[in-house]
Amino acid sequence: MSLTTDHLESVYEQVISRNPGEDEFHQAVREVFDSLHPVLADHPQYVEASVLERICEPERQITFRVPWVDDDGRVQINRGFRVQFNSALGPYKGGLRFHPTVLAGTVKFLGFEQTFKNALTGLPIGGGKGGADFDPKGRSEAEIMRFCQSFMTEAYRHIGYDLDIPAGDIGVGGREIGYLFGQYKRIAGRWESGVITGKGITWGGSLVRKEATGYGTVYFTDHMLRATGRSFDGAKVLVSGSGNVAIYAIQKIQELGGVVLGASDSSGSVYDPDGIDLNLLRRIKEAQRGRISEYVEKRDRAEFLEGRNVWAVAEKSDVDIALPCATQNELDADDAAKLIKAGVVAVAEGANMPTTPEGYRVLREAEVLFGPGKAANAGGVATSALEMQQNASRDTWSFDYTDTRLSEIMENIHSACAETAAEYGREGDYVTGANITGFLRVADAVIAQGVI
Ligand SMILES: NC(=O)C1=CN([C@@H]2O[C@H](COP(=O)(O)OP(=O)(O)OC[C@H]3O[C@@H](n4cnc5c(N)ncnc54)[C@H](O)[C@@H]3O)[C@@H](O)[C@H]2O)C=CC1
Ligand SMILES: O=C(O)CCC(=O)C(=O)O
Repeated sequence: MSLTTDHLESVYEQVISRNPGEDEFHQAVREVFDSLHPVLADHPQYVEASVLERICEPERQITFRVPWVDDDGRVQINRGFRVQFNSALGPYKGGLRFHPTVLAGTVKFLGFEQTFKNALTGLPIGGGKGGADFDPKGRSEAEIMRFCQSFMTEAYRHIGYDLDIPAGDIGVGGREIGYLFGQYKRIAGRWESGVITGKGITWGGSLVRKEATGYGTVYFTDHMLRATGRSFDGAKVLVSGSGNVAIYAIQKIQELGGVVLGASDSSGSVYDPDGIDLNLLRRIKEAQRGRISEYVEKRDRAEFLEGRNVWAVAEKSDVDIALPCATQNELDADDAAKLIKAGVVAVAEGANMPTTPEGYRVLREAEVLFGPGKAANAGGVATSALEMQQNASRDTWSFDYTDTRLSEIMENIHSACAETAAEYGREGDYVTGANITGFLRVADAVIAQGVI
């Protein structure tokens, strides 16, 4: 083994022993390390300055009790988290996830990914992430509000517009951001709009933030397609999920002439050979917070695939493009094989780490274009940073101006990843390009700021 490989493996072993049982965090670190061999071989200063060790250890991890009273008057206790991973490039920035599966390791993997994603945006934001093991499903409005207020009552003391700026993620959308911001304002006793992003448009939010992750993923994918002489026009597309990222990815794909044949939620998937009716899907998922099975009741030829993920649609139809936009590890080797058999040419991750390492290997071997989440879904956090810019200048930008900024940022991320990949002899390998570009930006700032 070379010295570089020895170093990467020994730091990786350290990550595993220091963070036992946190498999998703190990997976996220492994994926970045697998790209770094040539960089460390060329630049021994990163090894000498222990940069790998430093970027794998969060600067601060906060775990706290979230007590609240349910509608039956019973006391409920959840666990809240905020991981302030890396502030080399700016204040910690990243979403909050409310989902029953959230553990310390979940938030840690997301914070690690966020650090490099935020670096790729080229904007001055460090990496952080948070959340709670709270299940919003089946909870009343009043319960959601009480939970958010209790969460913020502790989170309040750890965040700030120059310190750490949360936003949404799974289970945290506009409604929850409203309750969280309201409680922050009440405790602080002042209006500090830059403390959280994803706010409502009339109270400090940015146009396009709601659409940004989905739109950005499609902009990134469109650049990958165009680089190989393809486009969305007429393409058959599968999108997993039916939440914030999925809905606006579908909207943009349809605007670009693509036909979305399937979407999903945690209960199953729908296959609509006539193309997803987005108004209907939004009515069910956004307005009524219903289950995706209701979709097929209103569409003649649509089928509900109970308990199956959306990649099962590839058993019924050709597929050109797949965008996993739901959750981590939702596209494995079998799913990848199914997509390849159906003719897939591009996969881009709207979600964070939705492809398993084996799934990625199968896609790579078949030379499927692959946009990793930290590049492809960076449009959400980038537009959060644009929201912070508007808050700082007490300004509001138009939809078109903000969307143009988003689209330029996604174009820059695409070209930075493509150029870095080519520079390291890996043309078209966006995983290597994203990991190396993000790493170099963070690593140089870490070294410049000394041992802190
Ligand atoms: N909201 C944002 O701005 C950003 C979100 N992301 C990532 O995108 C993904 C989706 O997030 P959002 O759309 O914001 O959340 P959301 O809460 O609006 O929607 C999540 C969707 O995923 C589905 N889902 C969750 N677990 C599932 C499972 N096990 N199987 C099938 N479907 C499942 C849900 O039913 C829902 O449709 C997450 O990985 C998140 O970390 C990434 C960048 C920014
Ligand atoms: O907008 C943000 O600050 C964070 C978005 C997010 O959580 C993500 O990029 O995964």
